[in-house]
Amino acid sequence: MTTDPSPDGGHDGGHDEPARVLRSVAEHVAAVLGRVAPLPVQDVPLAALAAGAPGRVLGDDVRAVAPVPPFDGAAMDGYAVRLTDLPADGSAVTLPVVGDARPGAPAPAGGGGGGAVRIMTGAPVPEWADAVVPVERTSTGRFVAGGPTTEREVTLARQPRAHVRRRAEDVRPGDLLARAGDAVTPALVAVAASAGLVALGVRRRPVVAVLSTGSELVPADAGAVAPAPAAGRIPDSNSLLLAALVRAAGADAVRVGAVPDDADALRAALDDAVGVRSGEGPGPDVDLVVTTGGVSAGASDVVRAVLASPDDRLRDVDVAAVALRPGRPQALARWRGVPWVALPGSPVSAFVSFALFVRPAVAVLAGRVPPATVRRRAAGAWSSPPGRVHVVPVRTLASGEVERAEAPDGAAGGHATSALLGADALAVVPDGTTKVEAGDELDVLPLDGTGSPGPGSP
Ligand SMILES: Nc1nc2c(c(=O)[nH]1)N[C@H]1C(S)=C(S)[C@@H](COP(=O)(O)OP(=O)(O)OC[C@H]3O[C@@H](n4cnc5c(N)ncnc54)[C@H](O)[C@@H]3O)O[C@H]1N2
Ligand code: MOO
Repeated sequence: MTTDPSPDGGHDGGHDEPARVLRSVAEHVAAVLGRVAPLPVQDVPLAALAAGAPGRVLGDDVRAVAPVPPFDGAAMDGYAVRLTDLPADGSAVTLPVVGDARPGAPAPAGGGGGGAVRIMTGAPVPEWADAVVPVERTSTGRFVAGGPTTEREVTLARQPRAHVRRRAEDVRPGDLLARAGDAVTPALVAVAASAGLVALGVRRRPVVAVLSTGSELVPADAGAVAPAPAAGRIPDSNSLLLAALVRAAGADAVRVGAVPDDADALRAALDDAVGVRSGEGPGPDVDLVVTTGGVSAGASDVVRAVLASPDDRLRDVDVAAVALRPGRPQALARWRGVPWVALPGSPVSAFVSFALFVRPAVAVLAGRVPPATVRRRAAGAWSSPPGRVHVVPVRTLASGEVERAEAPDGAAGGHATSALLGADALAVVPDGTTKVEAGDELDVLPLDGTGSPGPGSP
């Protein structure tokens, strides 16, 4: 790795405005995370967890209330017997068939030893019995499904295994099944049901409102080709991008869409985003608002305009230039108390900023630990502009190394959105680096994943 020894590292050398100290990526992550906390815990029925979005996070430890299995049951179709009725040397004995045990019905009462009870897998074993001899090991040979059960006696012998699933051999009441902070998995839903639970205490799933700003935007769903956007106008891809990223991060997205570069329109859209509609009171809980665009220095930068003008609804404004490429202009605030993360509008900047700043915030809201970087070697060399952390879309090779993701036509410019198409991770190259060499170890942030099990309680 080639580094830049100039004292300009940490300053923004890449712009023609006067160089000034930029906020580090870590400081901006901390500023974002300082504004969010794990959401409250609510009891959600197991059926709703099974049917709903995956990956809910437990707010409480989960302990079994009932034993699994709940009773001693047959593990094979066959005959329930008392071992002392079968010769210890393994020779065969003929016993009268004294009853039937079926799944879903209590074991036949009485009977006692000296006989055999016809029993099907899953049926409770009679109290006096302590083993099941599989039917294929007996004179009966097999049961006919749905057929008569007429045999009056059966010849069988002691078997090496009892084929009885003992009450509570799997789970005992009070056993810890999962911890606060763990993700709800399909297996947990099933085991919890078996262990007598009907609901789990999970953190509320975060709801994130996303909206784009820019008078150049036309709704992407309107179609970019027909009708062709008027000159100078482009499809609003960012609100789709953010909504999909929010979902992938483990939250629900409310897509407000695009608003023009008009401060009052943005204020109204923010009210809409946080669920306040013309005096009707709070709407659905929104935990975070994410906007794109309008945060740089342009005359029509509407987010900056709203952040700069006094407003009762606006609090805790924090406008920052972050030592990050792409993704330098960033801002934070609260709108009607709801944390608002304002990302730059350039789609690659928005994508990178989401991965670095918003995905960790979603993880914290959900009760998870934010996704971590992993160490990967670079498969090839590339040059890196110094002065800011350079985030590079990469793809992971079968060897585990990463190579720079290139657009299908070979373009790999910092703002080529098509370079994102083949990327499965972002390489985070330190700000002093001018060249990444093949074999260099890099911090790489995988793009899938929602974070790891969290600490549970705040
Ligand atoms: N004089 C300066 N100009 C700029 C600076 C600066 O510091 N001084 N910073 C540059 C950097 S870095 C970035 S990044 C951009 C970010 O600017 P904004 O957040 O104000 O973004 P916009 O100007 O609104 O848009 C930038 C670019 O992205 C396109 N865009 C915006 N929204 C969408 C959307 N929803 N879907 C698709 N594409 C979108 C927009 O059309 C512009 O091309 O500012 C630099 N300028
Ligand atoms: O820093 Mo801007 O986000 O590169 O394009």
